[in-house]
Amino acid sequence: MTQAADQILTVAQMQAAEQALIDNGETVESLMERAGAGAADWIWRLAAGRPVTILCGPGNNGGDGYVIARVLQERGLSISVVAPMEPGSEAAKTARDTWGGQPVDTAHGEVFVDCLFGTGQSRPLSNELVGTMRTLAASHNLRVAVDLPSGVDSDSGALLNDNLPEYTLTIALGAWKRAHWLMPAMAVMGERRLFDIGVGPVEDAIQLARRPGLSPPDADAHKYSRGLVGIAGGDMAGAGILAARAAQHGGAGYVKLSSPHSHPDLPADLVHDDSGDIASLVSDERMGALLIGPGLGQTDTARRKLTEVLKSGIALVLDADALTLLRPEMEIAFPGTVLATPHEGELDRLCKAFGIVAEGKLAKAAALHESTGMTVLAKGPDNVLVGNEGTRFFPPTSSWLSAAGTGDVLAGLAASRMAGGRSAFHAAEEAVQIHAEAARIAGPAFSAVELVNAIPAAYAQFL
Ligand SMILES: NC(=O)C1=CN([C@@H]2O[C@H](COP(=O)(O)OP(=O)(O)OC[C@H]3O[C@@H](n4cnc5c(N)ncnc54)[C@H](OP(=O)(O)O)[C@@H]3O)[C@@H](O)[C@H]2O)[C@@H](O)CC1
Ligand SMILES: Nc1ncnc2c1ncn2[C@@H]1O[C@H](COP(=O)(O)OP(=O)(O)O)[C@@H](O)[C@H]1O
Ligand SMILES: [K+]
Repeated sequence: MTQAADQILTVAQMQAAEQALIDNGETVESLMERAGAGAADWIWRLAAGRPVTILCGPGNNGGDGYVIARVLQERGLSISVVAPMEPGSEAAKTARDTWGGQPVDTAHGEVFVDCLFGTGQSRPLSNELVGTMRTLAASHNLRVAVDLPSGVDSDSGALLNDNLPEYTLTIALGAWKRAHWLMPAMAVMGERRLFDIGVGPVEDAIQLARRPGLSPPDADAHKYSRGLVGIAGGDMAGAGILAARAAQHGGAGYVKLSSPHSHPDLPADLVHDDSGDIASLVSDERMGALLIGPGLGQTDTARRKLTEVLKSGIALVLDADALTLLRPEMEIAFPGTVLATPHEGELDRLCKAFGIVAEGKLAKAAALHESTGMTVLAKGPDNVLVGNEGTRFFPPTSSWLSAAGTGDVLAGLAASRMAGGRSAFHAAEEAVQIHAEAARIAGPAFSAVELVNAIPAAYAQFL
């Protein structure tokens, strides 16, 4: 069921949703009034009595700016409006006339409000407009983008200009847009808030991931009922151990690491099969999910292991080397129960191997899902999850995750959730958020081992 508050719309979907409201008796003016007043409330709180400068563009985003100017002025704030372009739309003209003030050439204040362009941004800004924005942004301590920062492409999250300002707060109007959750735009938005103007649920909209609701093991749980995870390791022991550790903390009752190496740091509570015999791992009927890739290597033996695992019919997480080795001719028994977790480079390699030509992370992940039937989690600073259940975006997480081994931790977590009975899609949805919470708890400059150690505390946040 689509949740209106969590839906993420394209410009076309947003326009259709606004049209549906208008067909139901609203007008562009009444929607603008509601949107502008809602944004003004947030800006009022942020400004706390300090002067506000509003940059208004020619379209309805500029119209929102004139509504904000009027509402805040009526509440007694000192407001300056900078308007390098005349209002073009009827609603924006009405909003400016109702405000009734005189724009100024430039202003210094405490809060800068960007109402230059929103979803109607159709091309890069002129150098002159970028200069105006930068000057205003630099002379105000707090910066608010209304709906979207100007210069951002709403559907792709691309920045259409260099040297755009960074914001303290971005207030999405009516619904989230894709750019609110996609890099590089996501990184300049600061805090994000959504103001509801009555937009209803839109069919097939991308959703923001739901906060996981985890539970403790059932009263009569035993180690197998909680889930048995197998990790098919290979040449590099460390990555497999990290993933196995994460799987132990991710809810599974039993984790078995199959790798032909012993390692001085092998935990005593991890079951280790040093024969590395893949046939015995996949023949274990209690196996709830199997992870292959971290530390696997790219040798012929690794390829043979992958081929066997793909045929096993066990729910799988494919990461790292397994993604590099995967080829269209390899038979996957049940692609619907397979989760692939590529980072950007692995996603590109997979697309090449599967003959996919697509632009951008979302299109690549969607095409890979379509072509293989696997659920695809395209990782990075922004995470995009595509599966039979739909598409999910995620809130930004700690940039300290950019450390070697954190992907192995995520893969182990996802396998653990799958062994516990989640679908590939929901396992990934939960794993990304447990991982993000562990990163928050681990604080700055953590290593992958410290991230693993923070998982139980992260898990507790969702109980
Ligand atoms: N519709 C509704 O019911 C509601 C909408 N709401 C608000 O409206 C916003 C969308 O409004 P919008 O569609 O008018 O687009 P907006 O972003 O203001 O810009 C369009 C104008 O900019 C121009 N332009 C574009 N790029 C340019 C460039 N680089 N350099 C120069 N010019 C450029 C473009 O010109 P054109 O491309 O036609 O030449 C056009 O004139 C939305 O984000 C939300 O804030 C809310 O009030 C709630 C109700
Ligand atoms: N700048 C960043 N901000 C937030 N998360 C990041 C960032 N860079 C990487 N990550 C996350 O860290 C993990 C890195 O995974 P991956 O690249 O596979 O690393 P490795 O193979 O070394 O384990 C992924 O979960 C990814 O989403
Ligand atoms: K804006």
